[in-house]
Amino acid sequence: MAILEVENLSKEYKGKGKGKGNGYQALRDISLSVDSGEFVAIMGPSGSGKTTLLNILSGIDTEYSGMVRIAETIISEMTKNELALFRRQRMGFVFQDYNLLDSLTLRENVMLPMVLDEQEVEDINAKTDATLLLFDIDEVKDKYPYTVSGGQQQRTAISRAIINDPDVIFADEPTGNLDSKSASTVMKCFSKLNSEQAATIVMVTHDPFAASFCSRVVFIKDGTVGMEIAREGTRKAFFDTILETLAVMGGGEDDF
Ligand SMILES: Nc1ncnc2c1ncn2[C@@H]1O[C@H](COP(=O)(O)OP(=O)(O)OP(=O)(O)O)[C@@H](O)[C@H]1O
Repeated sequence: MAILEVENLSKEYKGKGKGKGNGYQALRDISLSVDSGEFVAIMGPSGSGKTTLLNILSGIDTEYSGMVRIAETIISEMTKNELALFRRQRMGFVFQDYNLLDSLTLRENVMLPMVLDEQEVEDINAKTDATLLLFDIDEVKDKYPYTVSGGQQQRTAISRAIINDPDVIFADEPTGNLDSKSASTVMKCFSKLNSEQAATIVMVTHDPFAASFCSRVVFIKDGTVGMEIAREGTRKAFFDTILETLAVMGGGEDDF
């Protein structure tokens, strides 16, 4: 069953110049569906509309036409307040620059969504500690974000994103600031989350290596879905297929 469904999504950034129709059409008539438990990458050349799409799917941007549904809720019909609550309780977010609060320890950062939700203290402690263990950051849990590595910060951000059992996790270039070893560890965390907990993950990335951990890659070009490929064999084989597809789509890695 599709947990995320998009129908006829279009987005025009209003032009700064004079007259009507002076805007920029960033997305054109996109329809897309993501099944529960899928791990999907969105790739495409710079300026193709990936971040615009992710911002709409995740409820950050509400100025668009078309329908976006998550689970049973049509988020394109929600008020700002309803959407804010829905985002906090039903979505998880992972950003390129981690977005952790420097004044809180890693453990406190992870538990924050449960604290904001006023859940039981015992549940908060148990869930937080289990999640820190799952992603192998329990040994540094009492440190502050600026004193640990980028990979540890990103694993903390992933822990925070899943602590409330969201319907879907949105990740925007989660390996963008990481060296290849940390990127690999972080992608293995996403994979584990997907395979062991059936988490649904939608990730924007330029990185074919990161995308090769997914079950499907959706390629965006000029604001529309250009092509989709599904993983069939090993991660390495999928990595090669992604590279070939990028070449066919007319964008080398330099364009991404
Ligand atoms: N606030 C804005 N106002 C006007 N145009 C915008 C705005 N944000 C993005 N755009 C334009 O919309 C298009 C899509 O931008 P978007 O950031 O979604 O692309 P992207 O695929 O995420 O690019 P990148 O890979 O470089 O991050 C680009 O041409 C961009 O210049």
